[in-house]
Amino acid sequence: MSQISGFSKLTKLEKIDWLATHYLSDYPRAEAIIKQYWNSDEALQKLHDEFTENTISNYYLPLGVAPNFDIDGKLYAIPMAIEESSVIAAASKAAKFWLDKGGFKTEILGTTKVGHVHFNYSGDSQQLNLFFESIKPKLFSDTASITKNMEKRGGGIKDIQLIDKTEDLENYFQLYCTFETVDAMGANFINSCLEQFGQTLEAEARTYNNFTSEGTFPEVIMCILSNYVPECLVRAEVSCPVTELGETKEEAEQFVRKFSQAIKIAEIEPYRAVTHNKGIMNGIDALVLATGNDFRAVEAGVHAFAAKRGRYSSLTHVKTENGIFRFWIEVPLALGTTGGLTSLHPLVKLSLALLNHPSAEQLMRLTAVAGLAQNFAAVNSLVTTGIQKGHMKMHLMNILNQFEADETERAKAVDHFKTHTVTHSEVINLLEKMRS
Ligand SMILES: CC(C)(COP(=O)([O-])OP(=O)([O-])OC[C@H]1O[C@@H](n2cnc3c(N)ncnc32)[C@H](O)[C@@H]1OP(=O)([O-])[O-])[C@@H](O)C(=O)NCCC(=O)NCCSC(=O)C[C@@](C)(O)CC(=O)[O-]
Ligand SMILES: NC(=O)C1=CN([C@@H]2O[C@H](COP(=O)(O)OP(=O)(O)OC[C@H]3O[C@@H](n4cnc5c(N)ncnc54)[C@H](O)[C@@H]3O)[C@@H](O)[C@H]2O)C=CC1
Repeated sequence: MSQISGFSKLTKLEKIDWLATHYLSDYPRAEAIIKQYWNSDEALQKLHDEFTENTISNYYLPLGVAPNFDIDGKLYAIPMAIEESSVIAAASKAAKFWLDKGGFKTEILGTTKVGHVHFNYSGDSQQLNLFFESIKPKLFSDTASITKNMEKRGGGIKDIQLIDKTEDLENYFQLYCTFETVDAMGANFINSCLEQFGQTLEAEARTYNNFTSEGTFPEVIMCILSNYVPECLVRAEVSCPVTELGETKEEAEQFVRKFSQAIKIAEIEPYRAVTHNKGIMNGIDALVLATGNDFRAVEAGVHAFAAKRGRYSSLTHVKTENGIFRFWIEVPLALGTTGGLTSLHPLVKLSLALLNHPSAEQLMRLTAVAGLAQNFAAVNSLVTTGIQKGHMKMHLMNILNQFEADETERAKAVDHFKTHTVTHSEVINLLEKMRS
């Protein structure tokens, strides 16, 4: 293992050569494997190389599709980039299930995004209030060149407030700023505005008489958007008469009872809520990735939202009233259909085309539905067959590939597991029997 200075300045081939020599010398065909994943189209490969830094190769994830989603009366085939077996099958099954029951209905509850100028100030807070009110118009006018085009689209800065946080942290204040970024996720737009606010705040403070005489000035610590966006919120729902949820009245009622209890458990038990929400994120992340959005931002914001009452809880909820079963999700999603990778990555462009070029709001709706559908499928399995039956059926190919099963062995295994439950050890036993 070696240190290196100037790695970033090496060419791609030099980087690979250095890694092969210093880290992968015992790894057979390391260089060949890295190159095997290069795209033969040089321009396309260069595009991918330039998405990030120190690129040596491409990392594939499968891109699949879950068809039959009726969302607000329109049919969608949802693109999903995900490596985990049974996720796309589960989403597809849930979509098909709700297709003849009215489909999914969605509602945008807000699109406001948030950012802060975090700063220190040790003087009189009344003075700071007066100062803030006096410079507020300048905070807007100094960002006019940044916000001009966004305002033409109907977006821009919504509000700026001064918040005193000194009860939580000595000398800590913030400018709490809200934004509308239309079809962009908005991180770069918001950060540009915030950095200008920070500069204006410090520059104006230097000439503000009351600070000059007291000798206390605000000191900007940092300017950054927040990925916690509880007011950029979307709701998705399915509903149907209870009687449609089983072959008989008893079966339907038992399903609703067990399903509802499973959701209530996730509402009050954080251990369960984390797994429950992981299942929801199976659907959300897969669509977020397929559409070139920032899944780290979405993940961080969603989990903070799930803990907003001080205890981590379920993102989905259920209610049965007057014989009608309702199941819904409310989830914060700051997504973009312009900017970022959305107009660069050919498969992202294709995924957006598949969804008929949605606006950011439309993509929020579709993504919430992907999460809700995924959760419905997982909890449906959990309270009926158990998760392993369906999941392991899909995972079978991975286990067979792991043990390098040939075509005949694969066909026999698929046939065998039509009537047996797949487990890792059962697959090994079967392969051993076939091979002995
Ligand atoms: C796996 C299924 C769907 C099987 O379910 P099944 O009833 O055996 O499926 P089926 O063969 O009867 O087919 C019914 C439909 O399911 C879909 N489907 C079925 N098979 C495929 C396939 N190969 N490829 C694509 N789609 C498939 C497809 O829509 C198909 O309709 P069709 O296309 O025939 O008209 C079901 O058991 C299920 O939904 N299981 C849940 C799986 C799941 O949630 N997986 C996520 C991984 S586990 C996890 O990470 C999260 C978790 C579970 O811990 C979260 C939590 O705890 O809440
Ligand atoms: N904490 C975080 O989440 C951070 C995320 N990022 C990254 O920032 C990127 C997203 O930033 P963005 O500002 O969204 O992307 P971006 O920098 O590519 O900007 C999008 C731009 O598109 C233009 N635009 C054209 N048509 C528009 C329309 N209809 N609506 C809105 N804008 C339109 C606007 O000028 C807008 O500023 C992502 O790649 C993300 O990973 C960057 C810093 C921090």
